[in-house]
Amino acid sequence: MGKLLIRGADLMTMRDDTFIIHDGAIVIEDDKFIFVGEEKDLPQEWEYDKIIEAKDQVIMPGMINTHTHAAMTLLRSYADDLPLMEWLEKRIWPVEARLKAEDVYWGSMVAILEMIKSGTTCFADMYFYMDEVAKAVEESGIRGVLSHGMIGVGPNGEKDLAVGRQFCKDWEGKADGRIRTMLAPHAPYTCPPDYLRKVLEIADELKVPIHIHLCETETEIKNIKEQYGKTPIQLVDEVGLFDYPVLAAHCVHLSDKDFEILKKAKALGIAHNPQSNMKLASGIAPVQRMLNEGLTVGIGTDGASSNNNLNMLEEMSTAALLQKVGTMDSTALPAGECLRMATIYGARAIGQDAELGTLEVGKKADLIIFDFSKPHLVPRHNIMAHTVYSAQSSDILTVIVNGQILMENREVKTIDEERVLFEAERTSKELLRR
Ligand SMILES: CSC[C@H]1O[C@@H](n2cnc3c(O)ncnc32)[C@H](O)[C@@H]1O
Ligand SMILES: [Zn+2]
Repeated sequence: MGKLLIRGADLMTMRDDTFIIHDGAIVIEDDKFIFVGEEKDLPQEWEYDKIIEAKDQVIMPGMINTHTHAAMTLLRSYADDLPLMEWLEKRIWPVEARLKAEDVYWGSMVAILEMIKSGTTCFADMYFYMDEVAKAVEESGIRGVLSHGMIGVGPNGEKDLAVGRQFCKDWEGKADGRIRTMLAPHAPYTCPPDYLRKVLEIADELKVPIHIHLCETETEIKNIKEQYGKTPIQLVDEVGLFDYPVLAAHCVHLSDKDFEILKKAKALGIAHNPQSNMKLASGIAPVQRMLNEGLTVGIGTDGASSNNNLNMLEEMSTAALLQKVGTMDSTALPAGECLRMATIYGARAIGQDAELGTLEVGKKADLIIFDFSKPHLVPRHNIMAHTVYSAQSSDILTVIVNGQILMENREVKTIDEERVLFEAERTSKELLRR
């Protein structure tokens, strides 16, 4: 691959020193940025294989969805308006028990299509039949941090340990480094301490992080306290979880003591899922306090069955609005901070901030380009606020991952869109009939 030049755009780099660059240019060679700056500073002698003219357009790093169950697109709008445990136990788990590998492939493909079209370039996924998710990531060109979900209670606990371990061995670093892996014990209420200890032994062996649901609902806190006499955070801390890199989804209900534990964790990322937390009426995560206290917080959508889409633009604006109303403080979680959560903080939460999350020379070339010549993006007082509060996914023209153009002028180049929609519809119907 030669050099790709994108010029004429405003850049939101997400770097602390030069957050916004006007009349900017970006040059990509192979999978990396080799120039990010003002167009006037481009080296004169460089020649390009392709030039994208991006006047009236805005470029930012690709968004990182830090918590998904991609194939749950198949269950979109299948079970709505329920609390978490009733939703899981009565509606979702019975159907998931009938899942086949092929379902997960098409469910993940349609999820990836939706994510690319709404500006996500990397997603952290926890589900079943993860070889299929990995294949979908490999073929589509997106980036994924993938993990086999393990349920310690019930008949598959031991098998899940073996499958999760083998998945990491098979896929870590594959697809030109776009696939990274984690181990995923589902939650403290499905993975008791002895089981978690076994997961940590594998994490020790393979040096991969842990992806887990933590402190999502009041019911979870109450049940764990009744069973063990401590909060879920205190429980998993005693098992040694926070001696390992952890990506913790939710963390909605935290005590002061929990905060102290989290602040001491070795490498913790929290995935905040505001729409899922609202829809399941789980509560409002104390995100502004987490950030104030130095915790790393990314944004996630959770699965499409509790959201009901995978749109990170919506998730950013919901995160901002929810913190404001939750704290009764309109200065809480401003737009710039939401953008960081969706990019560089998300990269930190998955342990990849050295490679992802900013437009910066030497980093992996993952970016998205917005068309700002739209009525709802005029006048251009503040491009950060526009991106969080006004932009829509249809404004995203171009998506690049690892230097490869996945979507150009809204045409996804790596996926047969019509086929994926057809197969996802077909497999979801078959799954529900099975
Ligand atoms: C073991 S694979 C993942 C497992 O998690 C379930 N799930 C989806 N959304 C949530 C959520 O918000 N909290 C807890 N568990 C969730 C999914 O259906 C799979 O069974
Ligand atoms: Zn989840």
